[in-house]
Amino acid sequence: MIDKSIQNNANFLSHFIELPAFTQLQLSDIFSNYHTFSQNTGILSHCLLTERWLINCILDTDNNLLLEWKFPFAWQYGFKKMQEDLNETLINRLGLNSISWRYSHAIEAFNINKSIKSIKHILAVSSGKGGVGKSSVTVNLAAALTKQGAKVGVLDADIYGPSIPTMFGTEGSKLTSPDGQHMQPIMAYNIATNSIGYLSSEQNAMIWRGPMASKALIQLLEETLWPDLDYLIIDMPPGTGDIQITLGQKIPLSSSLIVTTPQDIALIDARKGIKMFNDVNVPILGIIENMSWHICSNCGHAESIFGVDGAHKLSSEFAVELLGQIPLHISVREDLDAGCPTVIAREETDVSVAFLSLSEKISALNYLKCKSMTEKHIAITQID
Ligand SMILES: Nc1ncnc2c1ncn2[C@@H]1O[C@H](COP(=O)(O)OP(=O)(O)OP(=O)(O)O)[C@@H](O)[C@H]1O
Repeated sequence: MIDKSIQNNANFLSHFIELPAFTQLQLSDIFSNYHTFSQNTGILSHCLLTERWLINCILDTDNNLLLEWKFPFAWQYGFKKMQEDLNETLINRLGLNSISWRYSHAIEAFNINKSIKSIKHILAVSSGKGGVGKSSVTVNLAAALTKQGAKVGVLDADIYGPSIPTMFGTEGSKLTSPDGQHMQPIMAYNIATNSIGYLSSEQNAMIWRGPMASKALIQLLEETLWPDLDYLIIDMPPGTGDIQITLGQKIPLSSSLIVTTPQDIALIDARKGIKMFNDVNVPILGIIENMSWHICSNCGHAESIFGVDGAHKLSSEFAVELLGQIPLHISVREDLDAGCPTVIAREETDVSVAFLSLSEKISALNYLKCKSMTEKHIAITQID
């Protein structure tokens, strides 16, 4: 049965490619039913053809098909998975000889801030409670987005314990200033970083409170000479106080991501964080559950030591997306202590795959959310 949306996709395809009608329908059917976010809504599958990310689709006389895509977000890893998942099905169902898959992206910016024009999207990583793995998620997510082909920066705004320099192996680096006013970021694994930890000792940072801390953090953001970045990820101070509210309101965030563990005590604080961001209209993209299960480094056995389904429940309670679940594994801690995120240090492991899937989902959903907010804003402005 070919439903109406598939028919629409096929009509769309027929505008710019010369393919037999049957082939067009088959293509539409396969892509429309491909649930890229399998355990969730499969939201991206609806857009694969309708959003015009497929820019070229050519069948030659020897039955070789070219599929050329251009995405407005970083999706190299998701694309590779889609290719692996669908290549054989397409060849068999369409009777093809071969398929050439071509990927490119041009990451779209929506909310350009005048003072930091070089940054397309600012993503804040927050947690209601300290110690849930916010900084560990930040650095591994940054590394994963870099692997998707994006240009990434990290701002360590965690005044209570700036750990990004240790995790990126840049501890002891000193910031330089070419003009006596701005700071040159410190590069680590092709990621531009700045941290309160490069500026002052941990003891000094700890005494910053309230307005003084928010002001210093905004200065750190605005006075760093960020290179052109697709994503700047901010490791926010943990908690749900004035500093977090001020930062959430003053920084032009594309999305905020809330890290929690499945433990009740962490979920209670994550709940507070979601409410706080909702109250002050900070856009929440979703929740990341860290330490979802423990993987034994000896036998590989997985055990849910902090409980199960916590983040799933939170996600349905607040209708926010569960963006991903990251296992608790000794390699995460060891690699960060050694200054090299697991995504870079051990590419093919379960932990790396979990972070790559997380980054793929974040980049796509961030794009879709920013686009829908921009469209709503334009519609409201037109009514006014
Ligand atoms: N998935 C994981 N597997 C193993 N160890 C982890 C994992 N996530 C975090 N850790 C370890 O837990 C400790 C706390 O993590 P991290 O510093 O990232 O938390 P945080 O939420 O940023 O803390 P704070 O709020 O104090 O800044 C670190 O030693 C880190 O290496």
